[in-house]
Amino acid sequence: MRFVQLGRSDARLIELTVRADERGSFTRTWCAKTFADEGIDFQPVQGNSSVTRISGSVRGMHFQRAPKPDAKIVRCSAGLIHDVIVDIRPNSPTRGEIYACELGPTTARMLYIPAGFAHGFQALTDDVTVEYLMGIEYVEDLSDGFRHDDPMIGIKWPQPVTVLSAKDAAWPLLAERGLW
Ligand SMILES: Cc1cn([C@H]2C[C@H](O)[C@@H](COP(=O)(O)OP(=O)(O)O[C@H]3O[C@H](C)C(=O)[C@H](O)[C@H]3O)O2)c(=O)[nH]c1=O
Repeated sequence: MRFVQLGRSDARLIELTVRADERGSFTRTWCAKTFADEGIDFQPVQGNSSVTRISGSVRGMHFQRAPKPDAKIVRCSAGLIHDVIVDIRPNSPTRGEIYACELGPTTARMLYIPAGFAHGFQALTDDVTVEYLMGIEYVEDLSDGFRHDDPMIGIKWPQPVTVLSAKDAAWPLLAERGLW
């Protein structure tokens, strides 16, 4: 694994080592020691998998509120996604910064998202599978988010948005919530 800093932030793009042979390939996607050696305090407590069928669909933007903000490692194991994270931590030097990258099995990379970032992605192909390792348990009452097209943040999505959950369409604007 090779860690690449995203801008000035503590978020990391992780380039994976793919060991190919005549059968196919083998890739390590988690290693406690490698993360500890990188100075990242992350211990997975839950794993999630989501399937998104239609290209252009967007999931997000989501975060879990204090006192249980969720750090996560995200990997796209089928299809291709445009992954977006936004630093929404009140006192962060990179507050408001947006980092985006394409993730998919052909890119051989995954994303470490520190606690306090919002996360979302757009499917760039049909039949996308995204796998997550979560650094804290899911607490529905702390689950929160903002609109993928909130003008306060200004995320640029590569494709027209096709499918959005009712929940994601209904997030109030950040300006209305005094969250920004
Ligand atoms: C996140 C989560 C959800 N759920 C349940 C709650 C709902 O009944 C169902 C679907 O949840 P939701 O519509 O929030 O799923 P996504 O829109 O894919 O949300 C995820 O997408 C964005 C991109 C993320 O970064 C988060 O991992 C997560 O918020 O799974 C659980 O049981 N455990 C969980 O950890």
